[in-house]
Amino acid sequence: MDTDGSAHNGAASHGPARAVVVHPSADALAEATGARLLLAILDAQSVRHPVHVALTGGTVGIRLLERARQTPLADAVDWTGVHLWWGDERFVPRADPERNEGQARAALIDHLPIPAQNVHPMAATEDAATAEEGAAAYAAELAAFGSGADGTAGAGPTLVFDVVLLGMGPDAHVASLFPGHPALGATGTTAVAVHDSPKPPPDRISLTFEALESARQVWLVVAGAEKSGAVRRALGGATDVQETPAAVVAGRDVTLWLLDTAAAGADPGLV
Ligand SMILES: O=C(O)[C@H](O)[C@@H](O)[C@H](O)[C@H](O)COP(=O)(O)O
Repeated sequence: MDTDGSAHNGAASHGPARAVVVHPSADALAEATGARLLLAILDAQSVRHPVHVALTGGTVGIRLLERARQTPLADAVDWTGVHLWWGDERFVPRADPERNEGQARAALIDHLPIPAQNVHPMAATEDAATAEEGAAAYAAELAAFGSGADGTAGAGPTLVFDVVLLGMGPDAHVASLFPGHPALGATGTTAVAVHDSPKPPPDRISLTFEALESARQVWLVVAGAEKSGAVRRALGGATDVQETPAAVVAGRDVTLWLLDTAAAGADPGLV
């Protein structure tokens, strides 16, 4: 029986597993996911060095970082062996409160004994003249680590994230990849510029869809009744990535949906 409940005829299934976990509230979701992230890092550290995690912006995406900071597990992690990246970022000045980086630093990163060089923010407007330039720089940084520049002998051509955290919008967007938006179809690179984002601010940098899917584990962390329609579509069989990006994005090994009851809606299949 797959973790998504589908029964198999006994044939071994080596495809990625999908699991859905529903928590009673957004705060319970944030607390549990913060602890789950630290455990996932500890698990990965038992077999791999370094460990790479991509963070997300958004309400729950930041709140889970705050809760991670508050658990004793944070002290068990060897942060010298963890690299933190971003799935997307708003292309605004570094001090702008809209920056995912700034929110993540305040919530968790600035409280950790993590080397500065292990934290990899996407460009702010001080760092690049355009979002395109910032995206190219991020793709180059990812490639440098993927090529073993981080000392990982025999690393593959691109860096493999152990965990990619994603929020989801009511339109089923993930990172800054919005339905029907040109950036959603970007291929051959790991980072892309986004303009005219339907969610302000308009200019962003995002990992590409294929970069998100390079991850061993993709976690979609979603709370709120306003997301329940997109959740139902995504988990109900939608297959068109242009219409419902969240339905298609998957980790190589695990795709985990972490919901609160409001986002899970009344669908008994999700509880
Ligand atoms: O930079 C961003 O805006 C996020 O990465 C974005 O993908 C976010 O995670 C979702 O829009 C959910 O955001 P909320 O949890 O605030 O609804």
